[in-house]
Formats: sequence, structure tokens, C-alpha cells
Amino acid sequence: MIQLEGLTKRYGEKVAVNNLTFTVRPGIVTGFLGPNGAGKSTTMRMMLGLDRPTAGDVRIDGQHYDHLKDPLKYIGALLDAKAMHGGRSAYNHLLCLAQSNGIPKSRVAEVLDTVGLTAVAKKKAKGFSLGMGQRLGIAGALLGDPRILMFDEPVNGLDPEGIHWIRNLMKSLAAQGRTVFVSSHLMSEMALTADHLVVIGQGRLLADTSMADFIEQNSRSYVRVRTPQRERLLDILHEAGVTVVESGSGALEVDGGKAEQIGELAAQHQIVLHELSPQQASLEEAFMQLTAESIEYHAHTDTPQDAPPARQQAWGDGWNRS
Ligand SMILES: Nc1ncnc2c1ncn2[C@@H]1O[C@H](COP(=O)(O)OP(=O)(O)OP(=O)(O)O)[C@@H](O)[C@H]1O
Repeated sequence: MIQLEGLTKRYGEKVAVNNLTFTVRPGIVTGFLGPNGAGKSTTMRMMLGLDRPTAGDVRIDGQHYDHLKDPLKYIGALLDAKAMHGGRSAYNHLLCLAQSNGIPKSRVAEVLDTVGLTAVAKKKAKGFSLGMGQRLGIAGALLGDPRILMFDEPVNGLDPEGIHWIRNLMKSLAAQGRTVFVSSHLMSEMALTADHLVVIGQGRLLADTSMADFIEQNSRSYVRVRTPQRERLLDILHEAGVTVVESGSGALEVDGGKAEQIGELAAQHQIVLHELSPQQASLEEAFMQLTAESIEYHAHTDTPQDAPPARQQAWGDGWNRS
């Protein structure tokens, strides 16, 4: 378990992490989300004792990182896959880590096998591809067989096979009862991996919720309808007690409606339909809406279709329930 209490980090005037309080629990994958510059890496560095908090506290199974004896046996982390001695072989890199942390030599071959690097164990890490480097970083995190694992953007730059592998690895580690904490700026990736979500923006906590609640509250389903007899269809749907929203593009949106019911009503009244399509709002859109206010580095673009949709004021209601 990882517990944060009022965790804060200032760099001069800049408040990188602002009064964060949340708990990362065992047995599940917790996704740590936020746009670029939100403070995810700074928070993770403080969890690992690599940065000192300006205020507040973070504890690993009840203890400060600095007080852990052989910390790799408590918590394993992948922060920056490139931060290793490239001149050493994969085997020797892991052997040095094991020896300096009181971990038996036999674990080196075991973790190399787990991450699929046994065949290249004697090769120098500087010749590794990005994906092989990520696997080696993960091998280092697994070395001490820790109860807590932390991964900072582990799928960055990986091919689909690598992404699939990391996703399954995180799920299986959580299924073994471990605490798994993984940062990302991609909601779509987290939706496939995480059971719980912690979202931050400009260092502040925006949401701490189960993925199931997030999906239930944000995957609004509706039916989009286009017709040249708009007014007539509106009257008929109104009479049938169906709630309709007019979308900006001239289409009608029927919340929670069934396409069959609308199609049959239209047919009974001989109304021509040009479109009758069930829709699902994406979680990526919901995430963008939640963090829109807190994005630090906006891209300037002339393409308004890139902006998140303006409707959906209901998004965000009921969040922050852990
Ligand atoms: N050593 C530092 N000195 C000054 N400012 C810093 C330092 N480290 C981070 N920051 C600032 O703190 C904020 C949070 O940065 P951080 O790297 O933690 O965000 P992040 O959520 O991990 O972003 P990304 O997804 O881009 O990696 C940013 O505005 C960053 O510029």
C-alpha cells in the first residue's frame, strides 16, 4: 500500500504537486493519469525518496522510503528505462542491482526469463531497442520480488505486442495481490488496464475513482438521428415521452434511447431518416473534459474539431469518491 497525505512539491514559484492525498491499494492496478506536466513523475519520485516533499508525507507500507531496509524488496519501480549503465550487459546490470540490495543471484536469471530477455542477457544494454530497454527496466523492478510496483509511462514508444505484454504483466502482478501503480497520459490505455484511477491536473487531485464508476458515469450512450423532417420527428418523439437533445451539427441525439423504437416511430409516421446510429462517448473525451482546465501546454491549432466537445456538463459529477 502507498499512502499520500497532503503531499506537496514546489520548485521556486512553481507548485508541481499540490496537497495530494490518496491511497494506492494492493490487489488491483491503479492508473495515475494527468496531462503532460501534471506532476505525475514528481509524485512518483517523492514516493521513491528521490525528491523531498516541500510539505506532506508519503509512506510505503507504513514506512518512509528512506527507512526501508533493502528497498527493492518492498517496492520496484520503472521510472526512466534509459537511466542505466549502457556499457554493462543486461545480466551484469541486474547482478549489480541484486548484489547491492541483498537479493540472491538466482533471481537475475528468473527475471530475465519473465521479461523474455534470456537470449540477449550477455548483450550490452546500450544496443537494446526501446522495447528491450523497457523490459530490462521492468526486470530490475521485479528483481526483489516486491509487493509494490510502480511504472512511469511504461508503454511509451512500444509496439502493439510490447504494449499487450506490459498490460498483461501488470494485471497478473495485481492478481498476485501486489500493489501496482502505473502512470500514463492516455485514458484509452488505462481503460484497458486499470481497476482504479487517480487523475491529477496541475499537481491537484481531480478524481480518485474506480474504473467501473468512471466508465458508468462517462460512457454516455445515445442514438444520433438525422432527418429532413426534423420538426415533425421532434413532435412525435416528444409525444412518445422520448427526451431529445439537438446537437450542433443539425442531428438529434436521443439519450438512452433505443434505435429500434425511434426507427419504428419514424416508420409509423412515414418520416424519412438519413441516419439512425447508436453512439458511445469515449473515455478519452471524458478525460480531456476533466483535465481541460488544467492543461499546462496547449497546442495552438486552427482546427476546432480537435477541441473536446462542449456539451456533457454532467461529466465530473460524483467523482472523487474512492
Ligand atoms: N527539477 C525541476 N525544477 C523545476 N520544475 C520542475 C522540475 N521537475 C518538474 N518540474 C515542473 O513540475 C511540473 C510537473 O512535472 P512532472 O514531470 O512531474 O509532470 P508529469 O505529469 O510527469 O509530466 P509528463 O507527462 O510530461 O512526464 C512541470 O511543470 C515541470 O516543468
